[in-house]
Amino acid sequence: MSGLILVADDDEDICLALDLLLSSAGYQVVTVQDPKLLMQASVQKPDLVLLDMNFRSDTTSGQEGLVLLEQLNAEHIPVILMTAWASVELAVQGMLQGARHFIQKPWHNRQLLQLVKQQLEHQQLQQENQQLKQLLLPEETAWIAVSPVMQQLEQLVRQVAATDANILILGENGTGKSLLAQRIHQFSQRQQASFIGVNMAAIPETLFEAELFGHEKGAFTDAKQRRVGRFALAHQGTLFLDEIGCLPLHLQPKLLRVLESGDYEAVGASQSQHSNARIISATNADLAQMVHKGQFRQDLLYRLNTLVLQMPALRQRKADIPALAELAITHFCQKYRKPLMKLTKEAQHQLQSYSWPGNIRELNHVIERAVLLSHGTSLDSSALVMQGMVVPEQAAVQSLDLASMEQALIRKALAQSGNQLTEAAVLLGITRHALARRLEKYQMQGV
Ligand SMILES: Nc1ncnc2c1ncn2[C@@H]1O[C@H](COP(=O)(O)OP(=O)(O)OP(=O)(O)O)[C@@H](O)[C@H]1O
Repeated sequence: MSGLILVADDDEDICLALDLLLSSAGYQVVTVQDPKLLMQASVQKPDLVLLDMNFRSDTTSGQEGLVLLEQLNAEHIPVILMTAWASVELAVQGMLQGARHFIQKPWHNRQLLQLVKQQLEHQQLQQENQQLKQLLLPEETAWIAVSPVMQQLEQLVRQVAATDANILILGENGTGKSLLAQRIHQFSQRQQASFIGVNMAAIPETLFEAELFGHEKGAFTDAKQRRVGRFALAHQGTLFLDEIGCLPLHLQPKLLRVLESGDYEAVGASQSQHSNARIISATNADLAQMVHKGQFRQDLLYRLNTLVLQMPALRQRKADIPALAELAITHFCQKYRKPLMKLTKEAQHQLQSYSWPGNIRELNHVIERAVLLSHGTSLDSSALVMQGMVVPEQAAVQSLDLASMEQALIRKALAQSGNQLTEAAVLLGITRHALARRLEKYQMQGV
């Protein structure tokens, strides 16, 4: 086992002895005899510090070792305290303040080497654990914001994230409201605490209180165990109330109370709890209109909409479409183990000409289907099937012009039959003769 060990003791002989012992065991050793130099030496980020409890420049301040310990703790540098028999109490205090261990002077070489080895191994395990945890965390979701309207929103998000104000996100379905809420949390000072999401449309009315506030064991028939509510889980963090417009009117006062005071009671509990969760809510409903119709409480709306962010529809941010499509292509090619595909120019144009009523969610579905249907490495427009998209024969239907519709249907039948009049007539449900008459009328010669 190797590592850099910093020995801090004002006794020169002790420094020398430890230097010899630890170096011969393969460690790199730095010694300091002056407390003022300890923190300077610690910038080398030692793996361990052996700190003398009585390491002090004057004889009156017995607490100097503890002060240095605190500074090393703040730098996340592990410390083993060294103490004489007389100051074991002080060493115990040091352990309580975060020292990893202590050794008594005079020490046994074998024991000291064993302890150093253990501490360094422990340190390494902790680091590996941390790395593994990071691997297990969901990858950060990519956030595409190239268009001018999204660039503006980005700026606003960074400003409002830092405040603790409640935020209401408005926007059509599938525009990315949930993702935006997570992004605000990531940029906020609460990023280390939890982001807890709850979809108001998905909670049955009878379970609303239990879900948000928790319940005690036995509070109602199905309450077999005590349950922690979302407000408690989001304490110090962010609570995202999605589809807030779906919260029934009679339940709104309960939410209003916790938003006003932070206080609430779990179902079946006699004591109040407090949550300081920051509230981000989202909806595609017109809440002002709902207030007008008496479906949503005005006072609750005021609590929720301290700041309002408008998520643009995809058709208002067409410049983002190619990047969003590419992101989805990469995702689905990986998911379905297909070679990475590239959009043809024509396909890209087609995606940008469509109005996307289902926004990014619809775009992702269209790309998923296209990836499944395509072979090779290019994804062309024929694989893109958008609902409600105006294909030539539908154009006729949309124009409500009977003659153009008839021509479009004849063209389709001729194409499908390979210009075989009898077969095309069967497809159209008319006689061959009737078809021939229409071809003449419209001066059509086949396709
Ligand atoms: N800026 C973005 N960059 C990349 N992907 C995005 C972006 N915004 C949204 N998405 C993706 O679009 C999909 C829909 O996003 P999200 O669920 O956040 O929308 P929503 O507005 O909350 O939808 P709903 O109103 O239905 O709850 C998700 O797959 C999300 O990952």
